[in-house]
Amino acid sequence: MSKSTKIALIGAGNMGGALVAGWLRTKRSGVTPQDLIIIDPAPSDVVQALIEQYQLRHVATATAKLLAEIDLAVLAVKPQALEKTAAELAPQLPAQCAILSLMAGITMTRLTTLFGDRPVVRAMSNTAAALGAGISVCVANDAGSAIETLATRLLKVAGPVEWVNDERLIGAATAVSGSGPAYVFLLAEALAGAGFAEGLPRELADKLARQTIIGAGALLAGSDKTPQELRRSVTSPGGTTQAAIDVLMGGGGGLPELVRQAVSAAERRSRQMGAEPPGR
Ligand SMILES: NC(=O)C1=CN([C@@H]2O[C@H](COP(=O)(O)OP(=O)(O)OC[C@H]3O[C@@H](n4cnc5c(N)ncnc54)[C@H](OP(=O)(O)O)[C@@H]3O)[C@@H](O)[C@H]2O)C=CC1
Ligand SMILES: O=C(O)[C@@H]1CCC=N1
Repeated sequence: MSKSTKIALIGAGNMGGALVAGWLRTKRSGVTPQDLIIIDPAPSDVVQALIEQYQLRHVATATAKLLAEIDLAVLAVKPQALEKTAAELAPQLPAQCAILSLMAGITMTRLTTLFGDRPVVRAMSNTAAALGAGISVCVANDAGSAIETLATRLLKVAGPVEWVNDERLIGAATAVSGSGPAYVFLLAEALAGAGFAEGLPRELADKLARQTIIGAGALLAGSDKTPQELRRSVTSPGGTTQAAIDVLMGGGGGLPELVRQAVSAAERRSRQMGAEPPGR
């Protein structure tokens, strides 16, 4: 496909909005405002602002006339909205139109059942995509290999892009990096709460927790050391960190075991979502 690929974004919320913002911000995405159609009855505030800033075409529901020129439909609705979205969209999508699905759990088989045999790429990103600090893991069906270069270019604005051959790994990636930011935000909440419980003023506890996670992220980003090495560099023998780590690593496997179980639950849920009948 050429640089002037016409793209319809179906669902302009957190995830769709993060990608569109990146496309319009970054020239190397190859996406111009004229290439884009936003399809969503109620786009997020971020996308609404982009629609106004770039004079993007926007409709609540797709029409056959509008979709006739589309080369790529980017699916970014919630899995629960998929059946309704497919009923509106599938009969009108041109035969040559490819699909890039950002949806968790929804398998290639389900996508081709709903939308017909066509090139499909499934990608799992995360909301840090909005800052170009996400990461995407992708898989293509046989026909989808024709749009791998295009998908990589579009997703690269969101952060690194990895490809796998085994679709089942998308569920594992969803559980690690798709949902992962929420685990880190929970840690920030818990750290702030613990600081408050130790007597810090609420605002200072929140600030310390937030900046600590930002700083730790910056160290991960800027260092060649492994997370384990970085942790050890904070942990003086017999010191305060060691006392805390003993608690976090203790009792029944501690935090690593809890994270293992959490990621396993997310992966399992992703498989259930793929198997669920419409509307669940
Ligand atoms: N949020 C995240 O961290 C991540 C999300 N994902 C995946 O991205 C997808 C979207 O998630 P997220 O962005 O959080 O969801 P949002 O609810 O923020 O965005 C979805 C948007 O789609 C709109 N919508 C619903 N039905 C239709 C329709 N028939 N046609 C067009 N638009 C429609 C919604 O409108 P309304 O609100 O009015 O229903 C909403 O604006 C999901 O499938 C999720 O699995 C993947 C990785 C990370
Ligand atoms: O919670 C979810 O289902 C989506 C997929 C990954 C992050 N959010």
